[in-house]
Amino acid sequence: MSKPIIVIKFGTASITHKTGELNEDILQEIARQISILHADYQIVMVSSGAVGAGRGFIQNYKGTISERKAAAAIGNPLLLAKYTQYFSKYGITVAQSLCERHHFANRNQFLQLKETYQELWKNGIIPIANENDVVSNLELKFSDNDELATLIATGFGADTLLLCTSVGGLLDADKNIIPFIPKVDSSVIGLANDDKSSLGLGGMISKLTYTRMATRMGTRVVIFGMKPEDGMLKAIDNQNGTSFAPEKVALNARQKWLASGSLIAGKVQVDAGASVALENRKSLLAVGIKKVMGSFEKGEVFEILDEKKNVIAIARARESSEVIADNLKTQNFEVANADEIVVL
Ligand SMILES: Nc1ncnc2c1ncn2[C@@H]1O[C@H](COP(=O)(O)OP(=O)(O)O)[C@@H](O)[C@H]1O
Ligand SMILES: N[C@@H](CCC(=O)OP(=O)(O)O)C(=O)O
Repeated sequence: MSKPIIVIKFGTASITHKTGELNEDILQEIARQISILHADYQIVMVSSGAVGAGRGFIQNYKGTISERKAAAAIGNPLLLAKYTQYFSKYGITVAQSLCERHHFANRNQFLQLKETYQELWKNGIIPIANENDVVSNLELKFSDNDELATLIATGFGADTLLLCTSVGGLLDADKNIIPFIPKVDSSVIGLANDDKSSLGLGGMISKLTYTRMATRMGTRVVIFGMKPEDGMLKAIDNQNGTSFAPEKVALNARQKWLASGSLIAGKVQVDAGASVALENRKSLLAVGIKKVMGSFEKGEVFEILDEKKNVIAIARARESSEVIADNLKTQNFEVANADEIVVL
């Protein structure tokens, strides 16, 4: 049996000093602890820090988008060189994987990423992913690397997603780390405010949003800090940070990808009868649709909203939004097949 997959994400605040320079002590610790986990898991690292590592080379850096892209272009090789250096102490080679959001939206391309990672794992190599900031445009980018890490974890069916944070875990109102959360609901998300580190993009709200997605797709999540000794090794044993229980799901890999990695091109609102049919895992028929919103092509993915406008499912369209809108009164007109609908 192949080893379980774990995805471990390090944000900017976790691996840089306040000034933005890389914190080499932490990088060495990351390499040491991951070298121990390497024996038992297939690992994907996701590391931010390129902008922080490169921004010192940009004159009068103010953090504009083009400056961030340029800083990432400079910082990425510096970051990788450090990881290469520290992992080599343990005889481990690392590989760079710069990803763009649209690679995840196209299932064939996503499967190619998986194939590449499998080839690397076969050779004992650890891929280190980061967003390809140099070309990512505002409309179509990952919201941050918490999202990138989550899409890799859910799309690969990872056992565990470890999200490293500078604050050690999810804190309660008294600033104590909450050790275990059985389910991420709105009261849990409400614990986080929108504070984030000066160079990062994510913060705790983003971590919790993606934690909810990952746990819904059956992946356990641990938000942890590197400050305690062996912090990562303890986190994987639920002994450090905040652990979030995975939900039991009966989704295949394709459906998990549909619900997380695909890009949502439009929406349809359905009536109460159609909502019930979807809950009972039936296909979506045009007669149950009240309204088609936005425009999508055949094969693209859309959200299904109930009468109260709550998102209740994600589906792949059998017809374009235009054709669907023209057939709302046609009997037995299938808009999405049950196999390609994920009820949330
Ligand atoms: N309830 C909370 N528990 C923990 N952190 C929180 C909470 N609410 C807001 N935060 C903020 O979220 C941020 C955690 O993310 P951090 O590790 O800094 O970012 P990144 O990994 O994205 O670089 C911190 O700035 C922290 O103050
Ligand atoms: N791609 C950017 C990081 C963007 C990002 O998501 O940052 P963070 O919120 O610190 O994980 C970089 O390498 O600096």
